[in-house]
Amino acid sequence: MEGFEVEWKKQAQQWWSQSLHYVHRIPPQQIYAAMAVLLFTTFLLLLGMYVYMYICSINLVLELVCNFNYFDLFIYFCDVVRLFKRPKANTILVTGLSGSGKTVLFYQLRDGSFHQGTVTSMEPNEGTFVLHSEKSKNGKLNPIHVIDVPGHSRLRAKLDDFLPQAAGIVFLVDAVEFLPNCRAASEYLYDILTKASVVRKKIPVLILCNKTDKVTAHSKEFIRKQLEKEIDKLRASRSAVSTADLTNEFTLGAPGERFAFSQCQNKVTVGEASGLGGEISQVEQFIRDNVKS
Ligand SMILES: Nc1nc2c(ncn2[C@@H]2O[C@H](COP(=O)(O)OP(=O)(O)OP(=O)(O)O)[C@@H](O)[C@H]2O)c(=O)[nH]1
Ligand SMILES: [Mg+2]
Repeated sequence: MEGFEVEWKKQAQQWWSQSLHYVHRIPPQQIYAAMAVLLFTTFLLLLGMYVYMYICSINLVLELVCNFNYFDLFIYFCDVVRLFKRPKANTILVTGLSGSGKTVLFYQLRDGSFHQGTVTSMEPNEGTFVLHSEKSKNGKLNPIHVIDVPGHSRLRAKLDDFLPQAAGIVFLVDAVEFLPNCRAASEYLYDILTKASVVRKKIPVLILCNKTDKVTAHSKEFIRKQLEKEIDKLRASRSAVSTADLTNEFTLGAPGERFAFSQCQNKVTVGEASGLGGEISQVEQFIRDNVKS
C-alpha cells in the first residue's frame, strides 16, 4: 500500500514538473489573454445571474403588491404594438343560434330589405359595404365588413377564424322563441364571452333581441336577466370541470357574486331589433360606435 502511495506521488510530481515546463514554454502574452477571457466570462456569468435575480425579485414584488407581473406587461406591450401596427378593424361578426335572424339582418344592413332569410345558412355570409341607411349621406362613407356566422353548432367553430379581425360582435337572440332556447343561447354566449381573443382584445358585444315586431316578443330587460341567470348557473357548473374544459379560456364575473354582464371586461350591451321590420337602428349605432372612421 505504501509502495503504491510513493509511486503515485512520484507520478504526480512528474506531471506537475511537465506542466510547469509546458507553461514556461507558452509566451506570457497568451497566458494573460487566456486569463482575461476567463475573468471576463466569469464576470458576464455573474452579471447575468445578478440581473436575472433582480428581475425575478421585482416581478415577485409586483405580483404581490399590484397583482401584475412581467408577463402581463408583455401582453399589454403586444396589444399596444398591435394597436399601432394594424389597420383599424372594420369587421362586425353577426352570430347567435340558428333561426335568430342573422341572415335577414345582414341583408337589411346591406340593402335595406330582406331576402333568403328562411334557409338555414351552411356557410358564413360576408360582404363589405356601406350601410344602406348611410348611402344617402354626403361625405366620405366607410364600408363595413359584415360576417354572418351560421348558428348551426357544427359551423360555429368558424367564429374563431374571424375573431382576430373583429371590431364588434352582434349576438342575435330570438325574442319570441326565447325561453325554449335560453339554455342553448346562454351556452353559446358563455363560450364567446370566455374566449381569450374576446377578453384580451375587449371586443364589444351587443346582445340583440330580435323579432320585436311580434307582440309575443320578450322585452330586452327580461332577456338580459334570464341570460345572466343562466350564465351564472353555467359558470358554477363549468368551473367545476374547468381543468378538463379547454375551450373556455377565461372565467366570467366576480367570485361569490351573481353574474351580471356589467362584470365583463369587454363592454356587453343589450339592444332590440326587428330585422324583418327594418327596425335596426340600435345595431347600426353599435356598428358606428365600434368601426371608427
Ligand atoms: N317576425 C320576425 N321574423 C324574423 C325576423 N328576422 C328573421 N325572422 C325569421 O326568422 C327565420 C330565420 O331567419 P334567418 O335570418 O334565416 O336566421 P339565421 O339566424 O340566419 O339562421 P341560420 O342561418 O340557421 O343560422 C326566418 O323565417 C325569418 O323570416 C324578425 O325580425 N321578425
Ligand atoms: Mg342564416
